[in-house]
Amino acid sequence: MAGFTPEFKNTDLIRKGGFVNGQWLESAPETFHVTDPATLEVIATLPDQPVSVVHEAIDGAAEAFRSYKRTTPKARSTLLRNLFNLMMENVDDLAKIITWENGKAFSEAQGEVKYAASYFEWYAEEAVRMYGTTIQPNNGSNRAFTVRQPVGVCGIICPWNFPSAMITRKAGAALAAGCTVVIKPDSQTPLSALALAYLAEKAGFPRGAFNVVLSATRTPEFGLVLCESPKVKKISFTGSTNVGKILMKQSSSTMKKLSFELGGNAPVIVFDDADLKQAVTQTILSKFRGLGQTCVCANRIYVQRTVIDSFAENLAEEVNAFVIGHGLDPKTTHGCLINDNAIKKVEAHVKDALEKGAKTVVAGGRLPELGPNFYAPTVLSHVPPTALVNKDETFGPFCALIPFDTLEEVVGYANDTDLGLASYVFSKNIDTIYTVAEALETGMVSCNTGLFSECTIPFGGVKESGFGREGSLHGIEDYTVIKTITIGNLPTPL
Ligand SMILES: NC(=O)c1ccc[n+]([C@@H]2O[C@H](COP(=O)([O-])OP(=O)(O)OC[C@H]3O[C@@H](n4cnc5c(N)ncnc54)[C@H](O)[C@@H]3O)[C@@H](O)[C@H]2O)c1
Ligand SMILES: O=CCCC(=O)O
Repeated sequence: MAGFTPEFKNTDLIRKGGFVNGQWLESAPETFHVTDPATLEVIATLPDQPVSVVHEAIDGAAEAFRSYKRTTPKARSTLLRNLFNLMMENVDDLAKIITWENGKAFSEAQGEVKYAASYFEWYAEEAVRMYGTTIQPNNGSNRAFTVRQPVGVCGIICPWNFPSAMITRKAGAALAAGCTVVIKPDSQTPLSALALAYLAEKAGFPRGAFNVVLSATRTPEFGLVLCESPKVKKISFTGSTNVGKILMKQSSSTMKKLSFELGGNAPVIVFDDADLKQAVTQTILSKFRGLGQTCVCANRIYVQRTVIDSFAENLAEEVNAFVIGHGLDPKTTHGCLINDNAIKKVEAHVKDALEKGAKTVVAGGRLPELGPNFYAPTVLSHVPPTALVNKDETFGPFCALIPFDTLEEVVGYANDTDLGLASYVFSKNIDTIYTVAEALETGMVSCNTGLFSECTIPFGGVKESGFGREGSLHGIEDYTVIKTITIGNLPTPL
């Protein structure tokens, strides 16, 4: 496919180096390429920084923390508000960067920028609401109260699927609480992180408060340094459960506070009393957000046997209307996948389901005429509950429809996994909705809608999908520690 080269209004957003202790570090003995996944054209060459740079960033962040933690909540709120405003002034440029490095359609990328910015706005408002408690201890001559204090320097490790939003919902909470941050973006999508660092500098964050370090070849070493450094007090990670387990082990030597947003395997449950058209449209929104590369994407779609064929037919009609193409092409509704491994995983799940007796509804498959990472969605129906997709997150455009008969049976299927991030239920019967929502072992249950993510709600999982909550009134808590102050031996009350 011919490349689409974006034109930027604000070319300063395109950075050429990491951002460490207030300095843009553009040179390093080694470099790595960032490519447009739609064309494999090189779009940037960045320094593949040595591990010493992570130490520099941590030192800078630790030094900045000494004064930043003493800023007033109001002052931090103003900085976050500035950053929100700057993101909103640059929505289209930031969205072009996301599309260019990640491949998602431009309209989706615009949505991501607004979603990402909303976390800075939200935390500008939450920064001033870090309340403590007052306590009357059992000892009558003591009084106690608690204050929330920032935990310290935070190491933030992010994936490529939301190059901007996965950073902002961590960094927003951290900076609101009074922490400083060292961010390691995925090397496939570092440009969005660097644009955020540029805007954070413009917003007025002090030197050392916001750092971005870069590497394509030394990611595990960067992770190890962040996890083992005694100066880093918290690791916040979004990514796979496997990497989460490595980081958790590595962090044990320093007893770090951790927040982990890990893999999902979201079930969708459609009962026969659902508004079927609504259920189809909303399932599609969930399944094909980021072309299936979202941790809360529908992975297994359980449809009551009585309606599975009409559900499949309606779904096929909507899926066949997708326009797959380069994300920067205005006609495109859905872009490409991040890389060939992502496609191979889709193919493996499709092959397995077909071998186990699934029926083809939309064949889908690779679209080599568009580029190496393009894949048209596959929809299979009557997928057996034994198929791989039931157990393993596809993270791509394979829509697996699995029949069920009873509520008890489907809740059993839904919970038969080590993961527990999001789930979806469609029914017009409030008893059904409530019973199933309570029984599902996931951190988030979305009823009669396929899109629920926003800054106002607590986002996070249970089981091996991780722990900690991002966004909402709870998000900031993860970046603070509670200190109890007791005043003792007070005189007898008057
Ligand atoms: N729960 C959530 O909020 C959420 C959000 C997005 C993605 N995810 C999950 O992430 C996975 C897809 O993303 P991915 O393939 O990029 O995940 P991944 O775990 O391979 O990578 C995530 C990040 O960790 C880095 N990384 C990899 N190995 C590392 C190591 N040893 N030390 C330190 N950093 C390391 C990567 O470079 C990347 O930046 C899926 O499982 C998806 O469900 C979860
Ligand atoms: O991929 C994970 C994050 C998706 C979301 O925030 O809705």
